[in-house]
Amino acid sequence: MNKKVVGELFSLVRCRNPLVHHITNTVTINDCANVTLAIGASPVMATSVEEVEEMVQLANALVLNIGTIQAETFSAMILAGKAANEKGIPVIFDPVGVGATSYRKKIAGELLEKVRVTIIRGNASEIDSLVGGKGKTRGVDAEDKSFDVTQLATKAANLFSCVVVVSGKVDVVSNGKEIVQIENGDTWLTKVTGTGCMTTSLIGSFAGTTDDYFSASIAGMSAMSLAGERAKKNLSEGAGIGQFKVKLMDEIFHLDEYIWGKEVSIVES
Ligand SMILES: Nc1ncnc2c1ncn2[C@@H]1O[C@H](COP(=O)(O)OP(=O)(O)O)[C@@H](O)[C@H]1O
Ligand SMILES: Cc1ncsc1CCOP(=O)(O)O
Ligand SMILES: [Mg+2]
Repeated sequence: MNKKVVGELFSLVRCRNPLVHHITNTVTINDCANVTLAIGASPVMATSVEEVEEMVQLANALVLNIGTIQAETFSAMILAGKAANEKGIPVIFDPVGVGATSYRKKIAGELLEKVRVTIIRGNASEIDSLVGGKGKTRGVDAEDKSFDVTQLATKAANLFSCVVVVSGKVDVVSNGKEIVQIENGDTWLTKVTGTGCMTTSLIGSFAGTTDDYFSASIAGMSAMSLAGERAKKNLSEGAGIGQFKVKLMDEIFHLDEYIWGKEVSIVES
């Protein structure tokens, strides 16, 4: 990892303003659109089978998130994913709650078979489920905290030939050879729904900026964890989770190469 290259992506994303096409869930869709704007990219949420292939032609990255997946939306994901592969733009996959039901497991497997995915971002339970582990989730949240996350990320990266990001107390990014661990974060990030989905949107924003997808993944993942840490530190006394969420968005909006370079805590192995 080249820290300077990753840091420079914070200016580059605002300069290039990539269009990030999302096919995502109905719970966090608005937050994903706003976080994409906050980091300097542009979101478009288009889910209809009639238009997704055309929309991909305008996009610089495609984010696929199965949080509230339905059959029709899944068909749109496959059409959009194939169009993105043909166009050569990155596909970023968020397998929300994949271990929770057999339907989610089935469609996630089918998506990974039919679409060449560039980056996968999930919590440890979700990534474990994708690689065939028991991957227990409670709804959409990680349940078992006892994973060897670096091994898991590398196994998944090799299995799917892509960059894998496993978020958690410590976030891990692996391309199968290199691994980085991001130590920033705050437990309050787990008390706001959508911080995982928004992380995937941030990764999509950076992946639409550069074809160095390992660096893009590190930038997106660390942006959320560092912004969460700063939001918690800078909250006024007595503030709760509502103000934290607003502050989180502000911190992402204000994050730049200088703050990131000074405060990000990354360990390479
Ligand atoms: N125990 C924790 N301590 C600090 N930060 C955490 C913890 N668990 C998750 N996070 C952070 O919360 C954000 C969302 O990650 P996560 O909760 O794993 O995603 P998801 O919402 O998809 O399950 C990330 O920035 C991650 O680093
Ligand atoms: C609660 C919930 N249920 C279906 S999708 C969703 C949002 C999940 O968001 P995240 O994984 O970022 O917490
Ligand atoms: Mg999630």
